[in-house]
Amino acid sequence: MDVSTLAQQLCDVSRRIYQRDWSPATSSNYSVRLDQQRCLITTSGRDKGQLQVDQLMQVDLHNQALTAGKPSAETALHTQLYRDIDGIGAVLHTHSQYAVMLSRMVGADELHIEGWELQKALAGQHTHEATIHIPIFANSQDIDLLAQQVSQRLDSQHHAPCYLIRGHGVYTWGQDLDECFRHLEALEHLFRYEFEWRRMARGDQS
Ligand SMILES: CSC[C@@H](O)[C@@H](O)C(=O)COP(=O)(O)O
Ligand SMILES: [Zn+2]
Repeated sequence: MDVSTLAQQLCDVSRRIYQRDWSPATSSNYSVRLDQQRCLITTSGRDKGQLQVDQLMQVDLHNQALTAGKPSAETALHTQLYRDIDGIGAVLHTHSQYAVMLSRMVGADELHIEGWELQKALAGQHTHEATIHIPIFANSQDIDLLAQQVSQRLDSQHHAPCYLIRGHGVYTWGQDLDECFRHLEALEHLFRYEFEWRRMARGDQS
């Protein structure tokens, strides 16, 4: 697919995500892989409800700008995933309310999800009986360090195609933009189920 078609698709997905209220107040960043060396990524500080193709730019997978613009402050979290995981074609990061709240509700450094049929919307999942392991990282303004931590942890264990950053949001990826959006949508629902379920289990009705 050519760059301009991919750029338009990314802007269309951005609007869908914004309309769901998962990317408020210029938060979030999105990218698609162009080839083994390059990706197309959102420039920093954009209103994701009105994203335009000229608000995207190309970077190489070592974070060097290839076209004009100020890349997302979290570019290194995208390029790390493209470098480390062959075959992924898109990365979406959002600040949805349930991702953010659940990440602070869980004290452990991993969220375990099981028993939900919608888990099967995640690539490679075939039964609600499986346990999905989702790493949770401490938030940091040192994005290079965070990218290193993600790389080490995703390398050492088999995980779902996503992770949470505590109090910050979710990163998810897929083989293409459609699969990545499906993951994001499923995760949003799974996070909501888990948040409400855990709150009810604690007897906290407030
Ligand atoms: C507006 S607060 C969110 C940002 O600090 C950041 O976490 C984010 O997701 C967007 O950063 P950006 O540089 O626009 O890609
Ligand atoms: Zn963010």
